[in-house]
Amino acid sequence: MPPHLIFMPMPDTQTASDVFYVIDFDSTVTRVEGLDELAAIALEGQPDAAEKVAAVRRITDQGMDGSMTFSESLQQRLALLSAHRDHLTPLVASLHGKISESFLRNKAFFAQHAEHIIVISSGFREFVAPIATSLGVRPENIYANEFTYDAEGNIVGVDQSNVLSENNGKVKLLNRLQLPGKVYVIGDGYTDYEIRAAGLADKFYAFTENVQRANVLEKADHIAPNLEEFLFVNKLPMSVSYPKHRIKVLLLENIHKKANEIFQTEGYQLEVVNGGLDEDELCERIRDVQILGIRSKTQVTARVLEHANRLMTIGAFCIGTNQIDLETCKEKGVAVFNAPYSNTRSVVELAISEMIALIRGVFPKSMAMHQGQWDKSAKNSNEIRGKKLGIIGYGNIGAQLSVLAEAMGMKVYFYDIVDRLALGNVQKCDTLEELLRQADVVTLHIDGRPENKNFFGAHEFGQMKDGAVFLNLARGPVVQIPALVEALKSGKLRGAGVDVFPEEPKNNDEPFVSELIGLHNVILTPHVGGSTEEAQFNIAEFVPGKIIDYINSGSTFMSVNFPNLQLPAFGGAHRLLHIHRNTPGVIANINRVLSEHGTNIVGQHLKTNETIGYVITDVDKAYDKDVIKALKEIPNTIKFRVLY
Ligand SMILES: NC(=O)c1ccc[n+]([C@@H]2O[C@H](COP(=O)([O-])OP(=O)(O)OC[C@H]3O[C@@H](n4cnc5c(N)ncnc54)[C@H](O)[C@@H]3O)[C@@H](O)[C@H]2O)c1
Ligand SMILES: O=C(O)CC[C@@H](O)C(=O)O
Repeated sequence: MPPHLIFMPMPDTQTASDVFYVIDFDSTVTRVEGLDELAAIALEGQPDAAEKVAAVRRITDQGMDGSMTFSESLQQRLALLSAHRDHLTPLVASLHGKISESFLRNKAFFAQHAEHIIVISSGFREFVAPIATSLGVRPENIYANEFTYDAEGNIVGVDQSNVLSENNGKVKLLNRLQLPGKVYVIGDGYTDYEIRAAGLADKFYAFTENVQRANVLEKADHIAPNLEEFLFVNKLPMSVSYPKHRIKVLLLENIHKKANEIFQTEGYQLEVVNGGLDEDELCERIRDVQILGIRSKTQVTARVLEHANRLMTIGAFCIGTNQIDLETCKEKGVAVFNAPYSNTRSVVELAISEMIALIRGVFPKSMAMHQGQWDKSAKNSNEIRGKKLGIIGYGNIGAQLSVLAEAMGMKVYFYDIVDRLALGNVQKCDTLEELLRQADVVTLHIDGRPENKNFFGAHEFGQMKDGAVFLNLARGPVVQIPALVEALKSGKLRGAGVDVFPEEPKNNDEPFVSELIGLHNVILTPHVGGSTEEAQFNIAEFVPGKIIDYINSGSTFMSVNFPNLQLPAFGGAHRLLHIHRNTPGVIANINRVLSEHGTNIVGQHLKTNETIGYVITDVDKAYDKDVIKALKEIPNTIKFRVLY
C-alpha cells in the first residue's frame, strides 16, 4: 500500500470518539460539476459546443446516479471534452464563484476541524485542490483524480494508477485509508452512498443544496439541504445560531403568494393551506410550526396555543387581531405582528363607493333592470355632496375616509373613545348620540376588541336620522344583525352596506347564511374591504418583513402584543434574547448571571409591558457557554434564544 494512502491524523488531538468528515466535491462543495464546467470552457465557440456540453452533463448524471459505471462515464466525458491545460486556470476562477453558499458561510467549521475533514472526489485535483484549500481543507486531506496530458498540453486521459479512476474508487480509497474513528460522508452522488453501503462509513448525508437524486435520497441516513443541517445535527460550529431551513411557516387563508416568495427566499420551510382551519385542525397542524400566518378567519385560541410547542411568532395578514388570543400569546412568548396600514385605502374606497351607491339607489335600480324594468326617475336619488358623514372610530381608516369624503364635499363628523386629532374641517362629537342624530351616512370603523361586541343595536339605530344610510366594514360582531334588519325593514334606514358578519363562512365553498339576504337596498360583500390586489400584495410584503426582522434580530418594532424594541445591528457580538414575566428582579438576575460567568456586555436593551419584559443583551462572541443554561433557568423566564 502506498504510504500516502494511510491517513495520518494529528496524534495529539486524536481520541477514540473522533469523527472523520468525508466530503464529496462536485455539486457538493461547488454548485456545479467540474467536468461540465470544463466542457463549457473548452468547447466555447465550437459549432457543436451546446450538444457536446449537454452530452457531458448527461453522462455526468448517469455516472452520479449509478446508471453508468464511473470509469465508463469518465472515459466518455474526457473524449468529448477536447480540453487543454490552459483551460484549467479559467475553470478554477469560474469554480471560485460557484462554491456552495452554505460552505462559504461555514468556513469556521473547516478551520476548527481541519485535521478530520477529508475531501474525496472523483473529479480532478487540478481544480478540486485550489477550491477546497480556499475553504481551509488541508492539501494532504484532498484525494482526487489527476489528468494526463500529451506533449502539447492537451488533456488526454486520467492517471490510471489513481484508485479513484476505477469503478468503486471511493470505496477502495476509504478501505485503504483506515480512518481511525467514525466516518460521516456528505455528498450528492450514488458513489458517496456506496461508501456507507460498503460498511466504511457510519452515516451518509445526502446533500441537496444543489441537486437532488431520488435514488440517493432514498438511501441516505439523513438529508441535508445545506451544510448547516449537517453541522446542526452533529452539534458542530455553524455560522448561524439556527439553520433557517428548520424554521417552518404555516400560511392559511389565501395569503398573497408574495409572502410565500419572501419566506422561501429567506430559506424557511413553507406549508400553505388555501382556506382556514377550524380549531381542531389547527391544533394538529400547528405542533411543529414556528411561524403562523393567518387573516381574519382563523381563531388562534388558548387551546390552539397549547398545541403550538414551537411557535415563535404569528403574522396577522390584515389589520384586525381580535381573532388571536393576544394575552395567551404574551404568556407564551409569541410575538404577534399585523399590517396596520396596508389595506386602509382599499376599505376607504369601498366605503365611499357604497355610500354613493346607496344614496343613489344604484343596486335596486340595477336589480330591476336585470328583470327588464326601466325606472328612469330621480326619486330617492341624491348626491353625497353636502351630506353629513358620521364616522365612528377615527383611527387609520376613519381618518383617511374623512379626508376623501371632505374632498367630495361632505360635512364630516367623528366619534372616538380616544382623543383623536381632527383632520381638515372634520368635527369631533363628544358623544355617539351627537353624531347619530345628525349624520346622513353613519359608518363604523372601530376595532373588534371584545368590549365592542354588540356595540351597535336597536338603541343606536333608533337615534339615527330617518332615511339615513348605515355602513359596517369593520367587524361583524359589533353590530346586532336583528336590530339592523328591523331598522331596514321598518324603513328607518334607507339602505346599508355590510362587508363583515358575526358568522362568516370558513372558505369559499361554505354557504353564506344571514337575515340580511334579500333586503331592499342592502349591499352585501364577502369581507372584501381590504381584498384588493394592491392591498394583499402590500400586506404580503409588510408582515413577512416584520417577522423576519424579529427572527433575525429580535426586533419587535410594531408588534401588537410585545414591548416594542427597534434594535441596532449586532455585528461582531452574540445577541441574547430573554422574554420573561414582568415581575421585579428579573433584569437584576440576568445581569448577575452574566457577571458570574464573566460575560462582557456590549449593549443592553429592556422594554416591558404590563405582562412581559423583553431584554436584549449583546455580548462579546467569546463567552462561557454555560451562561446560556443559567439564563434559561432564571425564574419567570418565558422564552430565551441566542442569535449570531
Ligand atoms: N372589511 C375589511 O376587510 C377590513 C379591512 C381592514 C380593516 N378592517 C377593520 O376596520 C377596523 C378599523 O381599522 P383601523 O385600521 O382604522 O383601526 P384603528 O385601530 O386605527 O382605529 C380604530 C379606532 O376605533 C376607535 N374605537 C374603538 N372602539 C371604539 C368605540 N367603542 N367607540 C368609538 N371608537 C372606538 C379606536 O379608539 C380607534 O381610534 C378594524 O376593526 C379592522 O379590523 C376591516
Ligand atoms: O383579509 C382579511 O381576512 C381581513 C381584512 C380586514 O378585516 C382586516 O382586519 O384587515
